[in-house]
Amino acid sequence: MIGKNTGEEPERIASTSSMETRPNSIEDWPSRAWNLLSKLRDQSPLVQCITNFVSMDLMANTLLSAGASPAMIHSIEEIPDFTPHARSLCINVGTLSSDWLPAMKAAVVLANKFGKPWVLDPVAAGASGFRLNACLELVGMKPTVIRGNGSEIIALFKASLGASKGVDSSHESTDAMEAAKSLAQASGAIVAVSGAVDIITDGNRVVGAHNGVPMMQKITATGCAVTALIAAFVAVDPLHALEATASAFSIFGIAGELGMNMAKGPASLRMHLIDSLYSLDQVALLSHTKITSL
Ligand SMILES: Nc1ncnc2c1ncn2[C@@H]1O[C@H](COP(=O)(O)OP(=O)(O)OP(=O)(O)O)[C@@H](O)[C@H]1O
Ligand SMILES: Cc1ncsc1CCO
Ligand SMILES: [Mg+2]
Repeated sequence: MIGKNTGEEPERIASTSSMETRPNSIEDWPSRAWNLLSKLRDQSPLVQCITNFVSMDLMANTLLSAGASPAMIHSIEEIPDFTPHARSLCINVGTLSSDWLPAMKAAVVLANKFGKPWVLDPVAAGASGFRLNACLELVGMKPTVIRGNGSEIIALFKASLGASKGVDSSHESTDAMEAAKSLAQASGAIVAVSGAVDIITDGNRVVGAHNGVPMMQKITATGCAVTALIAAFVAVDPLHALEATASAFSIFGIAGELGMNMAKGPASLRMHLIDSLYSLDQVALLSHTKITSL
């Protein structure tokens, strides 16, 4: 059952509520991840997503199965009324066109004005000058988190068109480690690079999330979906964006691992990943979470 305390837990301090496990230290990642997921399920934060046409379905279903409330609202006319009510904002440039960019910026201005965290997914940042410039402008508007694949983070760091194939990465996440640290220092954002090991940095500290399965790369928009999940996690813990980001990655990866046990290929993994995220319980989460300092 969702959010239910279902079994044995590792050593912990007596908690303030029956749902809550309190981390013994900053390094008690499994307890931290469980607390955040429980909070997300309790609060069901409204997450506004201005995202690409490919990702809308998987992103909304990922947010719903995790316990958040997604709204794919992107019309510039609606942003003044709607954005102030969202708990966080997810901006994704995957199918960017010139008429969408003003809506993205207007939503970001309002998120910043009302102190809401927002997350940028710079899809294929190095694919064209228009896209790169748009991403760089958005980076300059102070995102809470930037989440991309290795090639995207390198393109942003170098501010140059890249040798990537398009939306897919031609780099390992670890190739982008130094770029991620520099980008975090320059932008003030938490920078997160997805891959076999997901890397999360504030420019000084670097953390790795080691969950997930390679087949997740064969489902379009899993990266977009985990970016939206990060937006939901920072909505419930905006003051600890690095920890929220690492927890979101790990939990999405665990859902992939559990889903893979039932899947026959990418299409059934997509379904089983969503189901596994929905039913993820404390025992499975605590035993599978793999987050380390790098
Ligand atoms: N080799 C791998 N092993 C385990 N998990 C992986 C691997 N590669 C990617 N993942 C996971 O798959 C998800 C998507 O990451 P990926 O780097 O493919 O994003 P992306 O390129 O932005 O995808 P998209 O643009 O299709 O949304 C992340 O949650 C990541 O942790
Ligand atoms: C395939 C694709 N093309 C533009 S956005 C997108 C979804 C994955 O990023
Ligand atoms: Mg992507």
